[in-house]
Amino acid sequence: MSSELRALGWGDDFEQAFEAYVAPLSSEERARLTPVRVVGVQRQTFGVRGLHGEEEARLAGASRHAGTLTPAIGDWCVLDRAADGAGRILAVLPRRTTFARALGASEDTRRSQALRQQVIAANVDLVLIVTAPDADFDLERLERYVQAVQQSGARPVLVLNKADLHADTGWWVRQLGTLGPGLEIHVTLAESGQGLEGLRALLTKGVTLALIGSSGVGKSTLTNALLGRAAAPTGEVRASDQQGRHTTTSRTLYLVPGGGLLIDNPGLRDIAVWDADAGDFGELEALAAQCRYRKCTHTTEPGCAVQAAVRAGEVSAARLAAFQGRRTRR
Ligand SMILES: Nc1nc2c(ncn2[C@@H]2O[C@H](COP(=O)(O)OP(=O)(O)OP(=O)(O)O)[C@@H](O)[C@H]2O)c(=O)[nH]1
Ligand SMILES: [Zn+2]
Repeated sequence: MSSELRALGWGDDFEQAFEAYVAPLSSEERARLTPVRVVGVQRQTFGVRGLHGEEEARLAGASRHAGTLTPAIGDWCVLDRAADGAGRILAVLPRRTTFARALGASEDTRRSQALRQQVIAANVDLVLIVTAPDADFDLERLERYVQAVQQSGARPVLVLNKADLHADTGWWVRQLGTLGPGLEIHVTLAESGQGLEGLRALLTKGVTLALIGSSGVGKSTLTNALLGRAAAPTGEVRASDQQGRHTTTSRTLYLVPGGGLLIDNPGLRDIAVWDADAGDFGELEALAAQCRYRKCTHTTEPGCAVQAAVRAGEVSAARLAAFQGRRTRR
């Protein structure tokens, strides 16, 4: 297996899926297909990287219309490299891990697809949950982050940044220790680079890392330190379209010098925001979007989709109670 692809996160599971995809095809067709990883996502185009470096790709016509193919940052795809050089994405290989959120009422008015999910990032192996020993520190919220990461299939790693704010961070570290046995905890000082060796050690070849945590805890500073750059410029994937015009796609998956990959994208950053919006009740938010009345309280209203789901046994009464409690607390 190509060492170059391995460095991009390729593995036996993806290789098998790719082989299964190309197996029924003719050798001419097969020769045009290559695996690539999505390093940037835009409305119409995708930045992808494989054995031929970085390029811009589009969805193949059929899959675009079917709406079944929605590559996310980090996905491995089957790319058709046509003779004119413009790459077309034919398929998304099965994901190892999936960071998704259920779309809530405001975002998805397509009521028939209430449980539609938006994949924020795919094939992330490790997620650094970053916090700081200041007003941001909130164990309950950190616990929700840990759960969200575990649900995605990735491994959560706790990072207490801004260690310089206190002479002794022991108390905070012990608090983090209560979030679960075996959770790795790192103490860092992103600004001066202290404690970063431990994080770099996690970034072995092909490991994909993402950072989450609320605003101001130091995610950008950590990202820049790991990537070895001063500011946080958005990378660009350069390409030319069929007419020879120059186009660009912004890149948000980076190769880390020394090994590993790092995803730095707004969707993941917003976990703090969507945590506050939907909490762990994404499926209930989605059902609520189907209620007849926009301000439905999901108690006695006619046409309440939430109550209907409770009656159908799809949602437990306890879960609904938790959902209601959560909403009134805010
Ligand atoms: N004292 C101290 N300040 C730090 C440390 N790391 C980062 N900061 C500062 O904290 C502030 C916020 O850092 P950012 O890296 O922008 O935080 P962020 O998590 O990326 O924030 P958003 O971009 O809003 O999501 C900046 O002023 C940093 O200089 C640290 O280890 N110690
Ligand atoms: Zn309702």
